[in-house]
Amino acid sequence: MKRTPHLLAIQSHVVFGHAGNSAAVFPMQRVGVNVWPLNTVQFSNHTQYGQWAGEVLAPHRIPELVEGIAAIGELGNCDAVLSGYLGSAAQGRAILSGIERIKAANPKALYLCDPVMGHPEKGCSVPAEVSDFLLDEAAAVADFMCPNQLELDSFSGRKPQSLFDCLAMARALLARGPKAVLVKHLDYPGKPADGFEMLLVTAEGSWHLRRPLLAFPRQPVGVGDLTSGLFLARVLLGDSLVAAFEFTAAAVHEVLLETQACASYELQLVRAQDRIAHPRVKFEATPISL
Ligand SMILES: Nc1ncnc2c1ncn2[C@@H]1O[C@H](COP(=O)(O)OP(=O)(O)O)[C@@H](O)[C@H]1O
Ligand SMILES: Cc1ncc(COP(=O)(O)O)c(C=O)c1O
Ligand SMILES: [Mg+2]
Repeated sequence: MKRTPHLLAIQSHVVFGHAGNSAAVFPMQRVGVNVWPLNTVQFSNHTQYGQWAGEVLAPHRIPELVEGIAAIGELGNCDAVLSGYLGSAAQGRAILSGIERIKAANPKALYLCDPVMGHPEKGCSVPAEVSDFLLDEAAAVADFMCPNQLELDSFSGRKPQSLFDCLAMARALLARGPKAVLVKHLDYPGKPADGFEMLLVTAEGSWHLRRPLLAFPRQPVGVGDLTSGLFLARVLLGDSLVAAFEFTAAAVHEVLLETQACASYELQLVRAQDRIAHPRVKFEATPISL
């Protein structure tokens, strides 16, 4: 029987609704991965509500928890680590020290870094030390990086002028070390208004994918976290990077369709669970080059 992969997911937890681990853990489990959630914050709700209660995990707790798993002899079973929103560069460095420990126990373990920087226009952004940490330190260790356009712009220090410019920016990030860069959400002058576009860039090639853009009265939160989590889960389950990319686009689209149908602000993960596991839609990734 094929072994079920294990994945350590280090990001936020919200008690109500879906963001961070609260957006990614259940979908990753639903597609067939054992998830070890390590919650960097526990908030009542995601921060786009403008108010929340809760607390942040002190950075030194992260290596402590990893060490606890090592102490029961399970760390070598960790096949991958996912990291999301970081409260500080110190928290990021604590995650990297945990990853070093995991890679020592299992050299094949993969690391996906979602370089969450928030949406400046939604009043949510991270300190400059965090974006510097992501570019200068995390990119060198990460196997996969999954920025959205704003995050890619921040890494590049500029906005793109075209789709090919986005590709050049993603390739510049790839050159810093990751095996693949997945741009979860493209935006560039001339992008067709009715589409939602993504990009996958590896040393072997690059692929572009378009799916329909859905209208929401208020943009849902946690979509990026869902995207990164499903991509890594499918890679662990044996998909090629392109297959994992196409699967992720389809499964996330299914969640958004259900969310839209329910007129819900929060992602409808439970209602969409069968379609997360078996999306009815398929979007093809097409090769693209400079
Ligand atoms: N097909 C779609 N139609 C409309 N909006 C979408 C679609 N797919 C994703 N979105 C929205 O686009 C935004 C950007 O998502 P993305 O950049 O991938 O991640 P993040 O959630 O990290 O910002 C999100 O607010 C999401 O709700
Ligand atoms: C607690 C928390 N974690 C993570 C996120 C990131 O969510 P997204 O996937 O939309 O970038 C947010 C966004 O507001 C949040 O409030
Ligand atoms: Mg995000």
